[in-house]
Amino acid sequence: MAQPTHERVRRSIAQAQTIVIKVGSSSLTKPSGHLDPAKLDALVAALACARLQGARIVLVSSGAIAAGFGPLGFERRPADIATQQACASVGQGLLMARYEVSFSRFGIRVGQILITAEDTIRATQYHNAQRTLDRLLDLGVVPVVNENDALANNEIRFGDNDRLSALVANIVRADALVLLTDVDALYTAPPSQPGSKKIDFVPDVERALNEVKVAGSSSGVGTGGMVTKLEAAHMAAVSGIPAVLTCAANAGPALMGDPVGTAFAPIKRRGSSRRLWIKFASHPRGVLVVDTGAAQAVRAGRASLLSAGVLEVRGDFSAGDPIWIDDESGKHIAKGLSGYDSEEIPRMLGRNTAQLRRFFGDEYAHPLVHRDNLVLV
Ligand SMILES: Nc1ncnc2c1ncn2[C@@H]1O[C@H](COP(=O)(O)OP(=O)(O)O)[C@@H](O)[C@H]1O
Ligand SMILES: N[C@@H](CCC(=O)OP(=O)(O)O)C(=O)O
Repeated sequence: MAQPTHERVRRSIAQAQTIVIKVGSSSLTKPSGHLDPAKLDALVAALACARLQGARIVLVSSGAIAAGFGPLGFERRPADIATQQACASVGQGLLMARYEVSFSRFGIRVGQILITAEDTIRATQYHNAQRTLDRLLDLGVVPVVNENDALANNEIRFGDNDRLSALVANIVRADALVLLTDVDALYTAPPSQPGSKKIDFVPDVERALNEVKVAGSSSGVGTGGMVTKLEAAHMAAVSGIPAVLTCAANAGPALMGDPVGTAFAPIKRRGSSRRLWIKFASHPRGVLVVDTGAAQAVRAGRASLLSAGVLEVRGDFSAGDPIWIDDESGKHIAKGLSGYDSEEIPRMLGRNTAQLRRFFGDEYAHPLVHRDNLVLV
């Protein structure tokens, strides 16, 4: 794919039909842990303008924890998971109530979608999420998406919404991803560092990942900082989706394709979001160590991992969990979703498919990791 110019990327954002907009906690809340209605209303006005001009808008909104800790009497964002989840449960309701009122000023309905990382990988949940989002968009509704913080399993939760927004962009086959935060653009280093320079256009986000110095959040209410935003822009780029990163106050100009913030060019054609999740967002729970032949087959691409080529299993995981595939020297070759529970695997090792069927039955005659659930790293 020829690399698009800065101008072309801005134009494709201006012409986007389906747009996913992600807004961070600091752009919606006060440091005291309460919603900031003025900020929220200003954002909604910009989104409503695009919606009323015919765009299909999905809003991925953080802020549940940051809007919930103040009303619950905490002075700062709590650090422990259970209290964060309680804050999210309170804050999410307050957030939606405000979005409902704010969008209704423009006659626009909102619908809440709370999603977990698992919903983006399990086929039935993925299709359910896709069908509901598509239908909401057909009905002119603005879906407001957040991670299901109150119930999310800590082992595999996103934590930030940046990477989730890139997966949602994939699910709704978006034409553009807009990441709104508390800084006006990506800088060559954290803006607090003297000498850091603003970047207007990133033609190749994979190169930028190596060259730009990024840090985590410093706002006290946000989570991922610039690290997860660059990952989201990367995920969008490899899905063929252009992205723009800027501050929430620039939402309107960004949607119109004005040269605000930082634009990221797409670098590939669209891929599957399950594979995207495995590659970028999953946290492996174990390891399968493979022999030289299996390592070669996996590295060559499009091969499933068969038990015949696996030497050892490490860790405690269930079928469907993400795992590393390592070569004998301990180097990670790929990430994948295991087809079996870790405790079932030792007796399968080194056996070919015919042996597995004969000794253990048809349900064991499958790859340990199917090629559709495997990505090279
Ligand atoms: N290279 C960089 N360029 C711009 N911002 C950066 C960079 N590295 C770190 N940051 C920080 O990332 C912060 C935004 O992330 P975060 O606080 O998680 O926002 P949000 O809540 O909107 O997701 C900025 O306030 C900034 O201080
Ligand atoms: N789902 C969480 C997101 C947490 C968070 O801080 O995200 P972000 O502000 O996007 O870095 C919430 O709504 O509080």
